[in-house]
Amino acid sequence: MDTGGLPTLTQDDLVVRTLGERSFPSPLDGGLLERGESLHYVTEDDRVLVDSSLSRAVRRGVPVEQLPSFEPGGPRRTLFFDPARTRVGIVTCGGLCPGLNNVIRGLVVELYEHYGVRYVLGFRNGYHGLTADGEEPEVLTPTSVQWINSQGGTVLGTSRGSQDPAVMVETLRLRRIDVLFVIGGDGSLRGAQAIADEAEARGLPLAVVGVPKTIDNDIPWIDRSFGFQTAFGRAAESIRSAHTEARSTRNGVGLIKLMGRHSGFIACYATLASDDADLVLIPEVAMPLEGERGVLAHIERVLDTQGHAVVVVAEGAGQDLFAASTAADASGNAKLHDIGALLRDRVTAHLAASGREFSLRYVDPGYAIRSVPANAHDSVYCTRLAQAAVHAAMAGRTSIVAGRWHGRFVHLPIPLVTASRNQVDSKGDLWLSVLEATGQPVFV
Ligand SMILES: Nc1ncnc2c1ncn2[C@@H]1O[C@H](COP(=O)(O)OP(=O)(O)O)[C@@H](O)[C@H]1O
Ligand SMILES: O=P(O)(O)OC[C@H]1O[C@](O)(COP(=O)(O)O)[C@@H](O)[C@@H]1O
Repeated sequence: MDTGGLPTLTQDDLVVRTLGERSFPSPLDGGLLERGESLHYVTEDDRVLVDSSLSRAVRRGVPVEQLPSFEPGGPRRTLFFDPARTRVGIVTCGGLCPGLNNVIRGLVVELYEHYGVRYVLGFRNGYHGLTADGEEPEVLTPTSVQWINSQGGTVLGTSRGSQDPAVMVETLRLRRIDVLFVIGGDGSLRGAQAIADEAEARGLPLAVVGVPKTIDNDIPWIDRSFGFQTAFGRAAESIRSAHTEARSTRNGVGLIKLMGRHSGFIACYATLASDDADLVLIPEVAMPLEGERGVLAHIERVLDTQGHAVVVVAEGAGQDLFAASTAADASGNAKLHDIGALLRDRVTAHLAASGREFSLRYVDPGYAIRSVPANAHDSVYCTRLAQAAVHAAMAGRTSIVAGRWHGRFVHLPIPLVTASRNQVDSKGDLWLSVLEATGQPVFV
């Protein structure tokens, strides 16, 4: 994964908050292993280096504590929470992403089957479900979540909008919730941090553990977000169909708009997976339309040489081509201008003015893509993320997300993953691969 441009970390950025020192024996040995094998409980020695190239330094004898490293995910020998008494809440917030139901199912199954927790509530429609006006939460059991992984979306519902952390913590207190799992993106995780801070200020031993969700793959310090592989796989199918249409007509142009508010990962990966696109436009790279070195002239040249052209555009690309606006959605995220429609109109006008016969087909499969069930790879990943999140919470970790870094499950402080954004590095390997695969020029 291209994670170029991330800031340098110190160990202080990676310190994980824990609730304290209570010490219940983990039920995992008894629950999981019947024939005397012993489970590998995580210890401090398992720390995961932020920069794996530093493993050479460790081999040379530099103590791992002196190098920035993440706390490892996984089961602990002793727990903060007594599973038999622990009450758990789960909430999903923000936009849909393939795999949400897999994560919900994974949390419930791990809590019930491996830890013996017997009380799990699903809060409805995002953080709205934690307010006084929220719908009644749903009791979740392994039976009630048994088949949900075959469906896209989230069985709990989701929402955007702004909710008061004090009100949400009061709801959690009244329902005597000990652990809250938040499956959500950067906004939801900022909310999770606010809930954890409010609980701490009130002296409530509440564990708040996130599972990072972003179809755009824009959360930093994780190898890849769940659902992303499913999403770019589906997006590649859309590009392939648009390509088939385009090459079936004279001067056919296929224009596909994909999701990617600030980060063009879906567009880049789908392009590489289909290998059918001639031009990819992403938020991270400027795209002048006019002039010899602009997008319109390039499309014309592709039509001249090849007789058809396929253009992929991420929804956040080219926002500078519009008048500035302060419009925002209910969560405060900037509302994007419709770059797909602008390109459709400008390319149509440009080709019409050139006097050539052409046919442009515009497709916007974004919502259709993000609502599909997770593929096999993402399903595995969701289950394992959920297991890591449960291990972390039962051991009393709070204000963290469970993520995977260089193939290992780790605990990442929420402030770390909300402080920056993962974006395609315009000087990095991924973008270079896209330029090579499409043959598109560097526009500026
Ligand atoms: N800056 C913030 N501080 C606290 N809570 C936030 C913040 N931004 C968003 N939230 C909460 O998180 C929820 C989801 O945020 P949103 O940005 O819509 O999606 P995502 O979590 O996918 O980024 C919102 O309903 C809101 O309650
Ligand atoms: O669901 P909405 O409000 O139409 O928002 C669409 C946005 O949701 C996303 O799919 C995911 O965004 P979030 O991670 O903020 O939830 C973006 O790619 C897209 O810009």
